[in-house]
Amino acid sequence: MKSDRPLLAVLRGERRDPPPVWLMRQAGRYLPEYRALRAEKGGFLELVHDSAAAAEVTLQPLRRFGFDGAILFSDILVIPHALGQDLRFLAGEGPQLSPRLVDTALEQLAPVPARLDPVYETVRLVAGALDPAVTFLGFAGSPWTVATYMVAGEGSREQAEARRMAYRDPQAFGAIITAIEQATIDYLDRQIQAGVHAVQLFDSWAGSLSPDQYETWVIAPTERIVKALRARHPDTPIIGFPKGSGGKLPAYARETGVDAVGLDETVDPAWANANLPEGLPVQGNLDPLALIAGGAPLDAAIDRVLDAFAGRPHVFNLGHGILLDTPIERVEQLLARVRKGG
Ligand SMILES: Cc1c2[nH]c(c1CCC(=O)O)Cc1[nH]c(c(CCC(=O)O)c1C)Cc1[nH]c(c(CCC(=O)O)c1C)Cc1[nH]c(c(C)c1CCC(=O)O)C2
Repeated sequence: MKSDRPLLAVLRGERRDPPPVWLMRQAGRYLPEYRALRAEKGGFLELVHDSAAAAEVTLQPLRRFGFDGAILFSDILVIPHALGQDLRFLAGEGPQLSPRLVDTALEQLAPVPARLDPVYETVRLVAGALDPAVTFLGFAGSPWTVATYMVAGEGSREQAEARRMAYRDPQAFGAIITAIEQATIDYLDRQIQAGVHAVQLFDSWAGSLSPDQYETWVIAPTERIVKALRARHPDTPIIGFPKGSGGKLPAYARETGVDAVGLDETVDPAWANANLPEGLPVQGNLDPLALIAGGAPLDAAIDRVLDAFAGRPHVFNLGHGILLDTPIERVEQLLARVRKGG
């Protein structure tokens, strides 16, 4: 049967006019209804672990805006948590993982895979409640990006600790990558079994690696994840989002085997269109700051993205997550512009 989900159809290689649209981090702090529920539950991780609340947060932006995609409400750092690190989100400070692998060996962690069970329950709840035209996206972080947090124990400048370990002790670092990779394959497999239609791999720090390190720690693990998932779920598209990859994007697209590539806002869409494999679906790549600015510059920036990708399957999105001070009206302006274009 032909899919009646436009976003899923585009990820499978069809072109749709206007393009389907969703926004990275579309569930979150810019929404008053999100902030209210988070306050009620006591914090971000509490929200993630309460499946009914996480399902509600997943659906909030759909009710308000009618996006074509719903993205599971969770975080990429639930994998380190399941691998045995303690995870805390301190208000205003960002995530903290302990012990950090810069000074503790991976073997000293005791994995707790049951920590992921609430996420699968969230997927089931959302899948049962979703409009039939909406595509449900699962996600995970890519091994490289997740490793940067596991090694440093927090977000770090230029991912220096992980990059240093990758040079000094590639064996130990490779073992961390392998552990994340295997947990990620199982995690995404189970999200798909629970009801997501497609998955996205967030590689937020892909841009910090030199070319040979990029091959080893971004392309190769992504390729192995894609192969393993495709063997189990040949019809479930995989979006790769290797933020900051710039000129390495064509190699990423060719070598990893992902079904679609997410582009960040620093990529010239005309260049991407000319240099990525013909017919490969792309996702992106409006500057989140243009969305905050609004007005005529926002319309012009949207049109530039739409025009550049008019000849290939395209999912309209931001180049990175929506910022927390984004006014609701700007999202409405974006949707009106994207949907009347095409
Ligand atoms: C690097 C990374 C993380 N998490 C994520 C990434 C990759 C994408 C990117 O680069 O943005 C991915 C992520 N995080 C979250 C989602 C949910 C789905 C979505 O709406 O896109 C997704 C897909 C929820 C979240 N994850 C987080 C929040 C904010 C928590 C809160 O409510 O205060 C949300 C809604 C917290 C988080 N989580 C992370 C950080 C560094 C932080 C703190 C900084 C910040 O708040 O932006 C790790």
